[in-house]
Amino acid sequence: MATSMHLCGVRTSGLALNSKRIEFGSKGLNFSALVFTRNINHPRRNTRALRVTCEAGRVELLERKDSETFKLNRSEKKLTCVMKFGGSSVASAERMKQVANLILSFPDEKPVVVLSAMAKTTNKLLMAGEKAVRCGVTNVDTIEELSIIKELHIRTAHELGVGTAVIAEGLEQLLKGIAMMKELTLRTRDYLVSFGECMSTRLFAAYLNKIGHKARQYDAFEMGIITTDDFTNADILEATYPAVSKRLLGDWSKENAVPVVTGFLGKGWRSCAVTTLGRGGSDLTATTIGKALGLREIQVWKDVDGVLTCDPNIYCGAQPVPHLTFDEAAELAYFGAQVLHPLSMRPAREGNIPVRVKNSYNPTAPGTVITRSRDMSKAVLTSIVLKRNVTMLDITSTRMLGQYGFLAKVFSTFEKLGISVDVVATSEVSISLTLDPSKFCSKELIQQELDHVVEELEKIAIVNLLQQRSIISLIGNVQRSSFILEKGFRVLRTNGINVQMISQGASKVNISLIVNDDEAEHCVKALHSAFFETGAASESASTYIVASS
Ligand SMILES: Nc1ncnc2c1ncn2[C@@H]1O[C@H](COP(=O)(O)OP(=O)(O)O)[C@@H](O)[C@H]1O
Ligand SMILES: N[C@@H](CC(=O)OP(=O)(O)O)C(=O)O
Repeated sequence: MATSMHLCGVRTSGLALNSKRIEFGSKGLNFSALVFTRNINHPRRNTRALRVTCEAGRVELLERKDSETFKLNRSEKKLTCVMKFGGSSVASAERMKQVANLILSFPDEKPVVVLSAMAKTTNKLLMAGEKAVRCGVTNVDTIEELSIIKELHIRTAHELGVGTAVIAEGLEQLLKGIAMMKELTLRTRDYLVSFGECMSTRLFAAYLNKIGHKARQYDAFEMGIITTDDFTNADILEATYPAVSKRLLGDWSKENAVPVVTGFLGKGWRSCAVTTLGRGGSDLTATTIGKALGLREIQVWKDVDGVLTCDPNIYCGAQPVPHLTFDEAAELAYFGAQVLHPLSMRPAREGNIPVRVKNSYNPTAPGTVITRSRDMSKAVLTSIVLKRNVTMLDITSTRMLGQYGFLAKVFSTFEKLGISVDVVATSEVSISLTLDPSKFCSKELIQQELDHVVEELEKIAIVNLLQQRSIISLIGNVQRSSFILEKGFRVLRTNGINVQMISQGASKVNISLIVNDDEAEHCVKALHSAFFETGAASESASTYIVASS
């Protein structure tokens, strides 16, 4: 019955089994191997898996299990989730240590860690860039923001007990280059802000290694995140998914070192230059990696207890929302809830990977889980979102009723000018719509661009431009729109607020109301109080609705 087999030229004997498949753990004479075997005398019996190790020719049997059991154990070694920590979560050495402890407190998780720049660093880098344009090469080292950034990162390195070599020296050189050129192009802006994420990830990976937890730092632009060349607002390209998967899984299979990846950054496919994914883009990096690797879960760790019923900066009584669908979260993010990047839900939805929004300052809070679907039977309103400083256009056709092609002409004007429209309401001869100035190409050009839009549209219509408006988006179960509108309008009437436009999008999760900027915060508070506080939160408010409808 006894048979023998050869592993890498090392003869092993005494294993009464027939080798079916061998997987090697490392190279050379010293190796470990998984041997999947079947007993040749009892071929119908379960495949067995043996973990063997060989040192200097001596093979030792470590484990022998049914291959199913073994698979379970082996899967522990697979990357399981993405953990993304935003700037507020890695704001200091103390915070980085807490984040490291938090990661280590989930021994069953093998995460890919995605980090943003340390809090406020991105804004300070941009400010330093703006100052460099004006201050002259010799004065670059007097830029206050440069000193603050350097001081923060050097102090953090000292407090973490890691070397300061990870602090990018190139930053000062770059600022001198900007000072010399006297201009800050979008491409240079992206390169400039990339220093933030490059430094935070190097510090954190060095700290994990220092405390004995093997980690490996990755710059997203060297790791396969491939984007369009739209600097400051680049879009992820499909080629990213196989590239990221190949790189991360390939490295992981060689060495189980926690990948620590820069959020927010990519590499333009034509320019090969560093690009950024728009402010808050690290969320999108996290969901992209989650989809690329087909992971079980994507966690985004913030400084709030999940997605809240409204912006806590507007109203401190905002409460966490336990469950959202990808559609609700996408709509919420698109219409201005700063908590998630507007495009971050797309990869998660495509890969059907749950996203969990958690609080790194309060890890035991349940947070918000975002999935493809949820029980909507009791849901009414989920969250109220405010987007300020939007521009509204009332466009009335100069032609008579029954003319076709009016809408097409209006929208082709926006297409031609490359301006995106947010909310639309139409009648046969008029259109009201909103434009988001933050999406215009430059703040200085906003008025110029708006004048140009009006000029173009006036060729076919009478145009009324209304600025300083806000969009209040009511995110929730639009199947109950009559109830939401009835209750919402009652609140607004009581508060003397006039709604200037209303739109219920095809998404079925959003009703948008346009009001004046100076009334908007008050509206949000009043609506929040009516929907989430009088009687109960949204879910239980539906009990009242069901009973009263
Ligand atoms: N509906 C909302 N729910 C939760 N947070 C919100 C909401 N609207 C705005 N915020 C703001 O978003 C912040 C979290 O987003 P962000 O600053 O991007 O986090 P991080 O930098 O940690 O990724 C919160 O501190 C909060 O002030
Ligand atoms: N640091 C970038 C990217 C980012 O995602 O940051 P945060 O996760 O802190 O929002 C920014 O400030 O936009």
